Amino acid sequence: MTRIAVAGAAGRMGKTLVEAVTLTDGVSLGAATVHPESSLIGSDAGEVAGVGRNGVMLAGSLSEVTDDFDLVIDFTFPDLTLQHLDVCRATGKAAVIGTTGLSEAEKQQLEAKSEGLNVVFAPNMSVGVNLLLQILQTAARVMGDDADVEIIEAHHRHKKDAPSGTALRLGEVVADTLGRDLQQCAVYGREGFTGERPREAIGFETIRAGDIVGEHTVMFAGLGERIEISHKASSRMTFAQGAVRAAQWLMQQPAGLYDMQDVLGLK
Ligand SMILES: NC(=O)C1=CN([C@@H]2O[C@H](COP(=O)(O)OP(=O)(O)OC[C@H]3O[C@@H](n4cnc5c(N)ncnc54)[C@H](OP(=O)(O)O)[C@@H]3O)[C@@H](O)[C@H]2O)C=CC1
Ligand SMILES: O=C(O)C1=N[C@H](C(=O)O)C[C@H](O)C1
Repeated sequence: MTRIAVAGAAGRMGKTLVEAVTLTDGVSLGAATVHPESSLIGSDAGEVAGVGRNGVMLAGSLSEVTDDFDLVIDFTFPDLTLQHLDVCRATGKAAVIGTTGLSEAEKQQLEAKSEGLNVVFAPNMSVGVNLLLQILQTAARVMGDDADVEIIEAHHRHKKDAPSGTALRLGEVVADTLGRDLQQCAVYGREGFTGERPREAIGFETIRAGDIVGEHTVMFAGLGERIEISHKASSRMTFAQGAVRAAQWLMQQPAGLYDMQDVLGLK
């Protein structure tokens, strides 16, 4: 039985993760954390998640509860995720990380801190988006440099980072397949007299509205035709179930930094 800690357990994903862990055989909720100043510290994690009492009291930090878990699932904030990796290093725990919005420097820190640990890090844990990443390579190869590539993403009004981590990963896959450097060719939104579109540009458009769970479309637009490949998440449970699946998979692997393509056997 793998004992899981859910970080940020009162957040949108945190509550869904507590529910997913509760519903999955072979794993149990060992610990759950909230903000150190949260009034919820000491409350029952199951009650807060709406799945009924489970006897796991919400803690104010991960380091307080290291006796109670084998692996942490972390969908929080970049700086907090990096701190949690230090806790994992010090205590030999595994981590499944879904946090997005990391800068390039933070991603490098994450890589360095993951060395010798069992870590899965992915901006989107749904099966559908990970399949989309595969389909995209074929689409980019076939459409080639003839098509203009635009990536459109839509999320709820509370999302703090933009473009989404998923949109950036989709852009990286297209750029890699077409031999481009995303840092050089990415265009983030347009306004004013922008001039003609550079042919190699990969454009990103961001929508933030209402309660949209997460939608991504990659458009390849040529002359006379275009294709649009979309994924729409209608429930956060798809991400949470992916994270729990990643946790179960990770406990059977040698140390390494993995992504969801590894978990799903798509590489
Ligand atoms: N990889 C994937 O498949 C997915 C990734 N995500 C990513 O997950 C992240 C979280 O998203 P979401 O759940 O919507 O965000 P939320 O803001 O709802 O959740 C984050 C939670 O972390 C809590 N928190 C803040 N500081 C601490 C602390 N020191 N210790 C413990 N908890 C703390 C916050 O509490 P408080 O509000 O009190 O500060 C909040 O409840 C984002 O980066 C998002 O992009 C989301 C969905 C899918
Ligand atoms: O913040 C969210 O909600 C989501 N974030 C992830 C991202 O930034 O790609 C994944 C998902 O689309 C939901």
